[in-house]
Amino acid sequence: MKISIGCDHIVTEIKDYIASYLEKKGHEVIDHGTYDKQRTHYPIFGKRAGEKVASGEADLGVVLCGTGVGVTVSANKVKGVRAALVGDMEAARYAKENLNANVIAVGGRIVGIGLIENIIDVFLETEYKPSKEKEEIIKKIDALVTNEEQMNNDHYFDEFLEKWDRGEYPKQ
Ligand SMILES: O=C(CO)[C@@H](O)[C@@H](O)[C@H](O)COP(=O)(O)O
Repeated sequence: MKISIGCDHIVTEIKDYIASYLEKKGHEVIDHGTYDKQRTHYPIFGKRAGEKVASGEADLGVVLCGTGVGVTVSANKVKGVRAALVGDMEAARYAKENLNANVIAVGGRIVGIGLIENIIDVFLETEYKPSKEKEEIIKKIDALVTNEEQMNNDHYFDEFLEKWDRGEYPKQ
């Protein structure tokens, strides 16, 4: 697979380690930096890594910052990106299986390196399991980025809440 990867200066060495880890497993890594410890801004790298996934140049993305929060928020502002910030393997599996997440994010200062490896392995190996409901909700979530009409609309997701109330969502 082609993996787009990015980080801020807080976790450069972890990103470098993960890039090598992925390459050793036979993946092609597109490394968007940052490349050293010089202070920089996490949204730059969340955006860059996310854009390569959204454009189809990469299959999936991995983004890291100290907490994982900043890169996740910025990657998620790229149209077509569904970035999941996780700290365990189960959340990584869930993100791919149910939301077809295309970027996985971790806090390099929060999660140990062994667990980061496991999280990435699970994320890459898990298949999205499509269903009509998942497709509908993913489509609607994706449209949030371009659909300004939904701003300040507290009822944007009402149709899904109503389906839930009617018991129309099968248990995962
Ligand atoms: O988690 C994050 C961002 O969500 C961190 O990577 C980030 O806040 C860095 O700590 C910023 O670096 P600095 O300004 O040098 O402290």
